[in-house]
Amino acid sequence: MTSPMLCALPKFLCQGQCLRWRVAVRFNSSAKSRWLDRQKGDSFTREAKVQGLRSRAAFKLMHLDDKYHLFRKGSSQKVLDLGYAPGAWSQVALDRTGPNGVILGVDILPCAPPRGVSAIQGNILSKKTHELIRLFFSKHFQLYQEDQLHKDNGYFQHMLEQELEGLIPDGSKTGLQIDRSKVEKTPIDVIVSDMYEPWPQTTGFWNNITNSAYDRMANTTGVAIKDHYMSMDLCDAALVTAIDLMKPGGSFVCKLYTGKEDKLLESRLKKAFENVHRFKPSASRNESKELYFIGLKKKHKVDKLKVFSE
Ligand SMILES: C[S@@+](CC[C@H](N)C(=O)[O-])C[C@H]1O[C@@H](n2cnc3c(N)ncnc32)[C@H](O)[C@@H]1O
Repeated sequence: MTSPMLCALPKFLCQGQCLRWRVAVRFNSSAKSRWLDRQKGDSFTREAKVQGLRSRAAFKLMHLDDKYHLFRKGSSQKVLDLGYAPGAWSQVALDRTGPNGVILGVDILPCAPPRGVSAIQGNILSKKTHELIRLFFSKHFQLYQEDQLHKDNGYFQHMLEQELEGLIPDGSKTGLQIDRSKVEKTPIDVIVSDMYEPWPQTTGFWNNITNSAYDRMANTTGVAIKDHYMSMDLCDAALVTAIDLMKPGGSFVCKLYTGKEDKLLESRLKKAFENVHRFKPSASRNESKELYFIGLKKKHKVDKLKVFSE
């Protein structure tokens, strides 16, 4: 492990900006070692290892599915896993819809998805990400392949969000040949969102970029009110995705750190789904404020403005 002694400057001069100091601080943090100790003694963590699952979070989705029957084995359900990295929920979705299910993970951090799962690195708050999800499920392009769309447009990476809005209908701006009538507006059957803090990257990964996503993310702070409001934003983003991209009748799960606005989220969900439930799976630690909201049977006509106006 890098030692603070390697830094040429005293800490008060480099003001903690020096990478070496930051490395030392990150890896020596007592919070991290507490996290590692807790993981070692945890039966779900051990079981996840035995079953080849990427994290203990898998058991939370299993419990949710056992209770609310989100997935149908052998169906061709299209499942969107928001905040999929490192990929345990996607593994469960794949297993429980297999062999015909189609699973797409979206995460703001780069991460190789589990075998059989496709993935997009993107921010769910961006319209570009929504459009890519829609195109993927409409089979308009294959991720990871050298398709024409990618060659010509780099998956829209160079475009502004406003440009994207005008892009799809006629393709005139860029010459994109997308037949809008073949793009399903609401292709998805199930959306699950476990979005919040990135998983602690302990092995096989070295994040050595100046503008580190990890530092900019909504990491759990331990300050309940902050975690609550930040997770509320991500739940709203997941709900907007469900309203815009999910089939009527579809199912939805999102994680919230509980607090003052639980009821507000619940009332929004009730405007979009026939049945709404709260559930804390047994794999969710007692001391954690996390709670899952489940929306079943998406309503036929959902007016986004009405959902978000009180
Ligand atoms: C707790 S982890 C998810 C664990 C995952 N369910 C599993 O089973 O492996 C939360 C993830 O949400 C992602 N995330 C947070 N904000 C996001 C955003 N705005 N768009 C996409 N992903 C986001 C983080 O990068 C992180 O990987």
